[in-house]
Amino acid sequence: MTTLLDGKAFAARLRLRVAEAVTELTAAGGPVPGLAVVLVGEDAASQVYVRSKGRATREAGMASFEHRLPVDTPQSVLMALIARLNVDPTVHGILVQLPLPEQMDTAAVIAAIDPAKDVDGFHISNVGLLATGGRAMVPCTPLGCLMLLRGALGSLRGLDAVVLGRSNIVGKPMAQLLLAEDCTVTVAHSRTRNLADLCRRADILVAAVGRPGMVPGDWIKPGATVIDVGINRVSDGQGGSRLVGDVDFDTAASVAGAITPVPGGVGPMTIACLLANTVTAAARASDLPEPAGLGL
Ligand SMILES: Nc1nc2c(c(=O)[nH]1)N[C@@H](CN(C=O)c1ccc(C(=O)N[C@@H](CCC(=O)O)C(=O)O)cc1)CN2
Ligand SMILES: [Mg+2]
Repeated sequence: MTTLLDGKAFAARLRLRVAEAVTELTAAGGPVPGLAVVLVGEDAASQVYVRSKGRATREAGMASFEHRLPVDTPQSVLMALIARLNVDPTVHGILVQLPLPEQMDTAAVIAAIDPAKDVDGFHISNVGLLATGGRAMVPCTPLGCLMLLRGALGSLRGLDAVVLGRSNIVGKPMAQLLLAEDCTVTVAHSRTRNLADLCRRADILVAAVGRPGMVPGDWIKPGATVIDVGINRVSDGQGGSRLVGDVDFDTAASVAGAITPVPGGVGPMTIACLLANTVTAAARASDLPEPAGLGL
């Protein structure tokens, strides 16, 4: 029997916990957590994500600040906005929606965010803290994947994990998180040899390559836990489109012990973890204890 890892339901529970934590924090004399989301340009998917983030933030009882800038905004204007948000005491989390337009130097923009407000966990200070076991802001998508894995498996100790993909946003931080759980971690990518054989040895397979249906069922060890981070829009063959993951769900579901669907798997966890990170950032900013149940 394969277990479907229902990220949508898990995320709904986490969002309830976030709302409770907001109440606890304010009752303890802390601030109402505030999240500023910056969107540059009009990418259709990014607009949907930014709207969802704003709605979810408000539903959790937090303050949402949305900043929309035109696609041709000079980088200096974005930097000036970030500088203002960095010193705004009502803003505890800052998120710049990615991808940014071409004229922007993404690394420089991320580096301009105060690491304490970097609720995406992309700033090199947080990357370094995560790698060295410090008190990092943990990137939302890998954090959500880890929560789903812990929910499915309990302890991950000693398990063989393969992370497919080496992005700064998902693959690399995912590998760090799994290492910290005492997994034996392999990071595979487009140049990896014998990918199928490698994947077949994995007790945990995290696919984050952005290639629709790339992982077929016969790459999966029977009983393995499969986390599909891919969100790929493909033609539905009838003039419309549908979302699929990096894993070929139909063939994988009969082999895996547990698997996330797309949609409704990792995606909703990303936004729930963003809310959780924002509460954590607000608690840290006011030197109050971090509410339990929001992070690692
Ligand atoms: N600054 C950031 N930019 C981006 C991030 C990020 O974490 N920080 N991640 C992605 C996009 N993303 C959030 O920003 C995101 C993607 C997908 C989902 C989600 O819930 N997906 C649904 C399906 C939604 C649909 O129908 O299109 C699902 O998988 O069920 C949430 C957030 C890139 N940019
Ligand atoms: Mg690659």
